[in-house]
Amino acid sequence: MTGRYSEHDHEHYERPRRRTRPRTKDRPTYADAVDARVVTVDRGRFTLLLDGRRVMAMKSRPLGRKGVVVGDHVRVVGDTSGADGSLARIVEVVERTTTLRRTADDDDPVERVIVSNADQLVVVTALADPEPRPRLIDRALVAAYDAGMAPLLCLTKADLADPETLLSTYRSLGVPWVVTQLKGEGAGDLTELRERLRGRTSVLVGHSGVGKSTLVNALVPDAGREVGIVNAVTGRGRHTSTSAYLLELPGEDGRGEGWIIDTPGIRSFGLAHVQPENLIEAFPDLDEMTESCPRGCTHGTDEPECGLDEAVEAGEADVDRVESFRRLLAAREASSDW
Ligand SMILES: Nc1nc2c(ncn2[C@@H]2O[C@H](COP(=O)(O)OP(=O)(O)OP(=O)(O)O)[C@@H](O)[C@H]2O)c(=O)[nH]1
Ligand SMILES: [Zn+2]
Repeated sequence: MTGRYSEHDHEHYERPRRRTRPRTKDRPTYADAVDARVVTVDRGRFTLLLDGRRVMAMKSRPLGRKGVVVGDHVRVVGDTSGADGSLARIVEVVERTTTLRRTADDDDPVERVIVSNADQLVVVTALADPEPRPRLIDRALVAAYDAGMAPLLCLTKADLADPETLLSTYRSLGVPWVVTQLKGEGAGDLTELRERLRGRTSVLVGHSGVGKSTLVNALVPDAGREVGIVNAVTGRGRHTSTSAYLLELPGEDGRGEGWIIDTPGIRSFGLAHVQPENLIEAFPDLDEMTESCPRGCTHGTDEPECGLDEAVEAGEADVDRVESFRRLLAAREASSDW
């Protein structure tokens, strides 16, 4: 505790508060709580997956204002039977491994966690109809790198256009990619994508019309039915969800082989919270070249004496890679559509 409270710290002078609630250390430890994972959130009600059953739950008081998001591993007490009308209580959120965040808008400094505990961000983009929008792809990549998530480009509608033009833009960044085709002749082979998804929790993002629903339904044939059941319980009564939604990927032997989180509601990535320092950490080879940068250098194009320029001049850095990194850096400040 040394050094934590200076004599100027107002907490030091704080009057003893009357304690109407138990202190943290006196709170029950919920030894009887059980583990569950948050599948979706709807108006303060959480659908959890607990031992293979769907259980409705609400937050308990001790959690206070702490958010609970899709993907969270939680501990629950109360009625965990999952029976009609039953409601369990979430008493603890297990520490998150990753958080995908957005600012509500580029001018809004409030960060919001969209989903947690995902290790891969799948950017779903159609190769045509609608035309790819590289700027949106860049912004999604920035969000992924900032969150410490591995990015994956999933290029859909391969029957309509060749992926080469788009891929040339991302090659120097080393972003992995797969193409899919779910319409037309020879449609339906998702082997490569499944391989990329196996054993991980992947968030799927993409703007309207790129074929994300088609893809989710092909990966999880039960998806529509499952979302429908939950909506029936929550009274939403629709067969689509507007909240992020966690689905287990069925494996060949019937056992789950990974998780996907569909995000039908996400139409924009505010990136105002992303710090250049966090972005460049996703590129260790470039990061290494910024050690001699002036203090506060953002490593952008107009920075004087940026180590990246020196490295390019000295032939130690790949020009395309530096330029691509700088394009991402600039995309951070672009308008927040999508
Ligand atoms: N040509 C072609 N069309 C496809 C393919 N995959 C999906 N589509 C079509 O693209 C359109 C949009 O697909 P959706 O799956 O509804 O797209 P989405 O991304 O979920 O869009 P929203 O529901 O608006 O969020 C539909 O008409 C699909 O049939 C494909 O591989 N090739
Ligand atoms: Zn720099």
